[in-house]
Amino acid sequence: MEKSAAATAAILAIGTAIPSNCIYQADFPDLYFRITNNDHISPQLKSRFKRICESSMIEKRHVHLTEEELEEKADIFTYDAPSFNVRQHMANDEVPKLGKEAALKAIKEWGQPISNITHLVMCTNSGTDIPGADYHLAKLLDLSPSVKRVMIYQPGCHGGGTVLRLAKDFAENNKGARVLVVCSELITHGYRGLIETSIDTIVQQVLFGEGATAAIVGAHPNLTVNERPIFELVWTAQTIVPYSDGAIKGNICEAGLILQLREDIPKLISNNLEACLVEAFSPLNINDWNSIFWIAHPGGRAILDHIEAKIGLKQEKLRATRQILKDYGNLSTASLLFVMDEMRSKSLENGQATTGEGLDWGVMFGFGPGLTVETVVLRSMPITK
Ligand SMILES: CC(=O)CC(=O)SCCNC(=O)CCNC(=O)[C@H](O)C(C)(C)COP(=O)(O)OP(=O)(O)OC[C@H]1O[C@@H](n2cnc3c(N)ncnc32)[C@H](O)[C@@H]1OP(=O)(O)O
Repeated sequence: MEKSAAATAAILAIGTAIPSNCIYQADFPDLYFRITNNDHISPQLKSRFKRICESSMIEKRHVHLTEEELEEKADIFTYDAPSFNVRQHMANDEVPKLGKEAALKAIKEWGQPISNITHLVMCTNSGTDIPGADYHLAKLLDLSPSVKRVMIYQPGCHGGGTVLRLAKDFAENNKGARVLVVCSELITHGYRGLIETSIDTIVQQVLFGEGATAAIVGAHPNLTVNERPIFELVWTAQTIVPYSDGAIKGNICEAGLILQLREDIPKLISNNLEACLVEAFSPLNINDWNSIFWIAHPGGRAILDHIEAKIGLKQEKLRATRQILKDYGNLSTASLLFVMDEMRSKSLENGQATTGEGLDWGVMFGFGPGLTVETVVLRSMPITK
């Protein structure tokens, strides 16, 4: 069996999935105010809602509920009314289902028997369930009953980096391991009406979309059966941003997920990213942040603007991230693999030499509550004709 010498874990395939219903951001304020019947909301707040929609740089988002279904479930838009059961029932069915769609695409690209999957690492910020969404997904995919499963509920948006960090460890420390990673996100727990004092509720309503991603991660790719690495996962780290306590906070309660987003999130993240870069790339003697490719969490337009300005990034560096924000919104933990998929596809389409826009080294950044930053140093792979 011909195997590459690389003991470093690599992404061997990627799959993505989105629900078929689509909400255009330009139509969203009218739709939102029609469904929520927020007659008590001042015209000023309504126009602020519209302004934030326009400046979000999001063109559309995908959701599994149709407009009619959203209207039927209008009760979940009452700001703090008990509504957990309705929300959780939706998530119980849809999180594994959407995850399955993404997983099947990744498995198809990988091209190996499903029985070769040894581990499943899954995460979602969409509620909680026992046994977990990982269990239901394993059943839906007909994985072996002895697949080693890990389910992470409520990891925050940086969870897309967390699952890759875990998958790397599993792949590098268990001979022959093939890890299926799945991130599946809905906005069932986040739908909410407005109150005058809570501007961050507007941000939440305007920002998030639904989608799932999957990847197969393994070391020592088996080249004889055509296992092809797409990106190597070279190094990982997680850190808490200093003095950022409470910048992103979420409580799962009777009213679903009450998320608090502070206005200084973009500043806190961008001010602390260079330290992460220095730690990650000093061993490689890299200190020009424009010489690497970037896969950053599309957390929001202002976060990306602040990072660009603070790090001195050329505009094209966050192209893939901005594209995903524009096409799907903030997909929480599912975002990072969407961006990675976009990057490798465009690199191929543009005839570039590597999966990382023609460059060798790159960084993946996940941001979430804490504030927490997940860093992954990536190595791209040559694109062969
Ligand atoms: C859940 C997770 O684990 C991880 C995540 O990804 S969480 C999501 C993280 N993302 C964010 O927090 C979004 C970051 N913010 C943004 O991208 C941008 O602010 C935005 C696209 C939402 C709006 O952009 P914008 O309209 O150009 O302007 P901006 O000036 O930033 O804000 C517009 C108004 O909303 C206010 N505002 C923005 N964010 C706010 C917040 N979180 N809380 C309170 N007010 C806020 C601003 O003060 C401003 O008010 P005025 O109109 O009175 O001046």
